[in-house]
Amino acid sequence: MARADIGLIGLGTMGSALALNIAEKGFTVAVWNRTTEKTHAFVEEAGDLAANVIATDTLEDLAAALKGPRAIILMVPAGQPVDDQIEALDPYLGPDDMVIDAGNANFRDTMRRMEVLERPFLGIGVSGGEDGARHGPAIMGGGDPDLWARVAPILTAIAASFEGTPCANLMGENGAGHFVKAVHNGIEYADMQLIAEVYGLMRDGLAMEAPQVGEVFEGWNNGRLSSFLIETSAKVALAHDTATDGPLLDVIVDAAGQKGTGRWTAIEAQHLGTPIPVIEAAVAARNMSAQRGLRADLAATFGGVDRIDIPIDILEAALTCGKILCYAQGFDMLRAAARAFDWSLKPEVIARNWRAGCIIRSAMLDDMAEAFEAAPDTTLMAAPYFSDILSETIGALRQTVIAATSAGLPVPAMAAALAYFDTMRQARGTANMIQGQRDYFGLHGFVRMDTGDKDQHGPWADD
Ligand SMILES: NC(=O)C1=CN([C@@H]2O[C@H](COP(=O)(O)OP(=O)(O)OC[C@H]3O[C@@H](n4cnc5c(N)ncnc54)[C@H](OP(=O)(O)O)[C@@H]3O)[C@@H](O)[C@H]2O)C=CC1
Ligand SMILES: O=C(CO)[C@H](O)[C@H](O)COP(=O)(O)O
Repeated sequence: MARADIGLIGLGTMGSALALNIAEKGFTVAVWNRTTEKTHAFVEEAGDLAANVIATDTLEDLAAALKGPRAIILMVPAGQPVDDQIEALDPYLGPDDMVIDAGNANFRDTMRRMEVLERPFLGIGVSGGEDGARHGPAIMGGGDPDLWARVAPILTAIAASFEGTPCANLMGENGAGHFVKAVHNGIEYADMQLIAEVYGLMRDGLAMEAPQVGEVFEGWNNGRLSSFLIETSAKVALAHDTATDGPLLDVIVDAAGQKGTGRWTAIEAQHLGTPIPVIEAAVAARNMSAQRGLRADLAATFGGVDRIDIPIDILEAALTCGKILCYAQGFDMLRAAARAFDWSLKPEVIARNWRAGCIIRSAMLDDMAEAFEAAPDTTLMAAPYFSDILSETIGALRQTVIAATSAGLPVPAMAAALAYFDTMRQARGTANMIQGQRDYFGLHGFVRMDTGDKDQHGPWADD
């Protein structure tokens, strides 16, 4: 039997698409799945590509089918399944054989595995959904550069490419790849939430039907907002439901699912002390969306909302502004993580890696890559290209938030973006009051503006 170049475990949505992608690029892939019938069904459906696939029924057979030193991709649910799978594989592998977790692992799990496993281990984030995995995802690697080099020829061959440059790169050490993927997903949550809020304003504020919203999104996809998520949103809004002979969007339950990556991003931002309020608002909005019963009860108690009168191009500018602020927060968080975990994360490399293949790919990411190439340590808010767009669009964001909140229409992510902008461009903030309060009740001390003296206390009015 010809030996395979790489192994893959987990023939679900992502794993089967990745295996076909690998086979299509001329590599031989040996596959194994927990449910054996799926392995056989997968090969039967692989058509001509089956010639590059070796189906195996046991982990021993999988190991035997691979060239050494072996490399095996895991594409199974994050958490315990990854640990269980590594343990189950262990008896069949040699000390140089490498396991690559390509699922959406929590980066802390990846760091733990790298510490405790006595074998080569890489953690890679893969983005692009099923279609991306099949035809070219963005791949965010984390771990030892020598290990990355061992599989880079396969990973770069299967990845998306932007103007000839593969979107597969080593992001940094140990858990960096999975961390970058989590922040990618945090931005994904925020981008999706901002779009959903604009949809809500058009539906409830402007009384537009879903197909009209879809047409607006289609138009925006030809402009500055051009992105996979706007294109996706247009297709979702334009879809027709034959059962009701109306928009499919209108029959979808308004409760968003989530598997954890957005929440992890929000939690890690708190650990790092880095502000990502737009992403946090998006996670909270998904949580609120799940409380459908309570929302229905409170709607009955407090009544409905009003219509708004706002031009569509103002909504487009508001979305542009919110999106830039959300990306600025995501990249600032990546920089904070690089410092905290001693990773060599490079914002320009990350932005370039996200230009194609991944869910958040957008025209703007190329401009972001350029901005970071010129000034890697600068927030996007201060990069000349983006500060010009922010100056041009912040009025639209403000107008949109005012109109929405006046009418009682919820725009939590947009409002968070606006509050972030207003807070970050306020030279003299209001935390002097907080420092006074903290010193009053807890003798925590404050710093004087005039002298720079530290550990100052009162005297307060009742001292
Ligand atoms: N779907 C997406 O858009 C994306 C998903 N991901 C990540 O990729 C990973 C896989 O996701 P996806 O393909 O969507 O998931 P699916 O649910 O489609 O497939 C899961 C696969 O894992 C196997 N599996 C499940 N539990 C175990 C276990 N305990 N031990 C061994 N194998 C197991 C399943 O085998 P069986 O057939 O026996 O059930 C199946 O092959 C996840 O980490 C996910 O977060 C990353 C990017 C995008
Ligand atoms: O990683 C992904 C895209 O990049 C997956 O589709 C992930 O499942 C999305 O997250 P969630 O399920 O929480 O919406």
